[in-house]
Amino acid sequence: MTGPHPAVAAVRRAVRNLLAECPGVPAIDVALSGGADSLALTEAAVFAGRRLGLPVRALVVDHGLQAGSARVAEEAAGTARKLGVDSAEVLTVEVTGPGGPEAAARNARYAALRAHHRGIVLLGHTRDDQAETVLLGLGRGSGPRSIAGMRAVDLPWGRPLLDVPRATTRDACRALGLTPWEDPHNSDPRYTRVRLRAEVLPLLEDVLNGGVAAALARTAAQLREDSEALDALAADFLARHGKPDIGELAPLPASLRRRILRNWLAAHGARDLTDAHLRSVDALVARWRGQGGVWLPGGLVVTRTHGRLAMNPPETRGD
Ligand SMILES: Nc1ncnc2c1ncn2[C@@H]1O[C@H](COP(=O)(O)OP(=O)(O)OP(=O)(O)O)[C@@H](O)[C@H]1O
Repeated sequence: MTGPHPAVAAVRRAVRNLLAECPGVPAIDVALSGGADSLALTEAAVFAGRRLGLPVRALVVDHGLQAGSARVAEEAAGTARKLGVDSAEVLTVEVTGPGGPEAAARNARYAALRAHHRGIVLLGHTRDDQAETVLLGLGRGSGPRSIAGMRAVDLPWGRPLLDVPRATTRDACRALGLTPWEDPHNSDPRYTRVRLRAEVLPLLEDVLNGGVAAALARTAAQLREDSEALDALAADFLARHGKPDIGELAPLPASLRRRILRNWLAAHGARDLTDAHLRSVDALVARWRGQGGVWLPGGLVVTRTHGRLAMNPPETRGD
């Protein structure tokens, strides 16, 4: 057979297409876990780097959470070197901080990658990861922003494989003679995502005669367009109004009003907001008369004074 295996070619094409959207990128970093997705991605990044004359580096994060994690990380870095990366580094992180161990590990990982990146950081999320994110969001009643899934380009992050099925990265690894590392978490049924992957999605594929992952990824893409349009309108409103003016906010469609409020709260340091918090702040806007306040996580309070929303204590301290 001439040319690469079709799965290898598909992964390379996806990487090439994404890089074509980011002209002028100075270097390619690949976030490599050692799993099939990021291994196939590393091979494709090396291929693209040679063509474009860009240095390619593999970054492997060792969370130190499982026995032997240092060895797994070193092995992944070694495989990347064999694949021809210019360099491969293991970043050792300490996993502490809020949330469960999964969330803390993810935060530590992204922070380490962000601190070390030199150019675009390619991540190996596939179409199946996107489908799972969308389905989880739907099942949890999330808003359009979560159901919109992950963005392919969100610099410094690049996710070239969002349209590539996971099976393709497995096939690519097999064709390249690579043995991916199997994360034991990926078969642990205590994780919601694992059960969704192993039990729910196959059932849906069966009931709907296939194509579910692709359909969910399309839903995500449509919602992303809508969500980005709302974000642009919200940013424009906030740029014009600074502190939200209740008279201007109240008549807006609820979806836009809540987006403005969410962005304004986030810009003032509000974190871990639930829909209930947002609804309470929105209710402050709906109340035309009187005063009141809404308590948010971290000791922040939103008040309405003189027809405007204000945030305490940061605003009263700062200005
Ligand atoms: N230990 C690691 N070191 C470097 N990169 C990693 C590591 N783990 C995951 N990644 C990168 O993140 C991609 C997605 O991995 P995974 O789906 O396990 O992450 P996740 O925890 O679900 O993250 P996310 O919140 O971004 O979905 C991998 O393909 C790889 O590019």
